Amino acid sequence: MTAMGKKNKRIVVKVGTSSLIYPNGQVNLRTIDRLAFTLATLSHQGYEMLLVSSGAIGVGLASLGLSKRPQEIARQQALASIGQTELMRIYSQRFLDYQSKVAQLLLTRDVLEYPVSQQHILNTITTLLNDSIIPIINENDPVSVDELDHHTTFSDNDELSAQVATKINADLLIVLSDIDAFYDKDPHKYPDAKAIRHVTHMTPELTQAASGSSTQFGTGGMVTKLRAAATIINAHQRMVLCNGRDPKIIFQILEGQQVGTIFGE
Ligand SMILES: Nc1ncnc2c1ncn2[C@@H]1O[C@H](COP(=O)(O)OP(=O)(O)O)[C@@H](O)[C@H]1O
Ligand SMILES: N[C@@H](CCC(=O)OP(=O)(O)O)C(=O)O
Repeated sequence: MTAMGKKNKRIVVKVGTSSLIYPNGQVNLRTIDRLAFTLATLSHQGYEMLLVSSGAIGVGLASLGLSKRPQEIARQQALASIGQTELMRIYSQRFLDYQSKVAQLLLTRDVLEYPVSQQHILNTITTLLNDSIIPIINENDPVSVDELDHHTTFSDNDELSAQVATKINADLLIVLSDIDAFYDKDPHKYPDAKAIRHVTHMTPELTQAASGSSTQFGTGGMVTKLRAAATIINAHQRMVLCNGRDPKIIFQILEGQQVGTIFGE
C-alpha cells in the first residue's frame, strides 16, 4: 500500500510545533531549512505545494526567551502575533535560498466557512499556485475567539489543514509530527505500542487509541490528527501521518514508499 499514485500533484503539508521547536524552546532551524528545501524542490518539479505551519506561539516564546506558554489568552495571542512575523521571516529567507517564493494566509474558521470569503481564499490560493508561489497558512490566532455565541477558532491546525485540503481538493495531506506513525496507544507512555500502517475507516477502537499531546509545546496530540483524518476519509481523500524530524521523508512518500500511517482508501 503506498500513499501516492502518479497523478498526484496538489499536496498540503502540515507541520506541528513539536517539529519546529526543540524541547528546550529553541527554534529548530534545521527542520525549517529542510522543509524549505523539500517543498521548494517539489514545487520546481511541478507539484503544487501548500504548507500549513504551526509555531507562531512557540517562536514567540523563543523570541522573548520565555520557557512556558502563558495561561492568559491575550498573552498567547500577543505571543502568536510576535512569533508569526518571525516565523514568516525565517520561512521567506529559507525558501528564497532555494529559489522559491512564499505567501502568508492567516485564517479563522468563520472566514473559511462563509461562502463569499471562502471563495476569495480559494481564488487567492489558486492564483498563488498558478504562479508557483507556496502559500503558508496558519490560524489567525490574535483574532480567533472561542466563546459561546462566537466561535471562530479551529480546534487546532490539524483540523485547519484537513479543511484546507478538502476545500482545495488536494491529492494528499501530509501531517508531519514528532511521532513515526499512528499507534494503538501513545508510544511515549506505552513502549509496547504497535504502529498501525493503514486506516481505511474510523472505528471507536481507533478513536480510543488516540490521546492528547505528551510534549511541552504540542497542543492537540493524536486526537486532533485523527479528527483531521476522519475529515479526509469522509471526503474520499488521503492523508499520511509521519515523522517530521527530517522533512525529506516527503520525497519518500511521493516516490511511493511506505512510511508512517496512511489514512484513506
Ligand atoms: N495513538 C497514538 N499514536 C501516536 N501518538 C500518540 C497517540 N496518542 C497520543 N499520541 C501523542 O501525540 C503526540 C503528537 O501530537 P502533538 O504533540 O500535538 O504534535 P504536533 O505538534 O506535531 O501537532 C505524540 O508525540 C504522542 O505522544
Ligand atoms: N496556531 C498555533 C498552533 C496551534 C496548533 O495546532 O499547534 P500544533 O498542535 O503544534 O500543530 C501557532 O501557530 O502557535
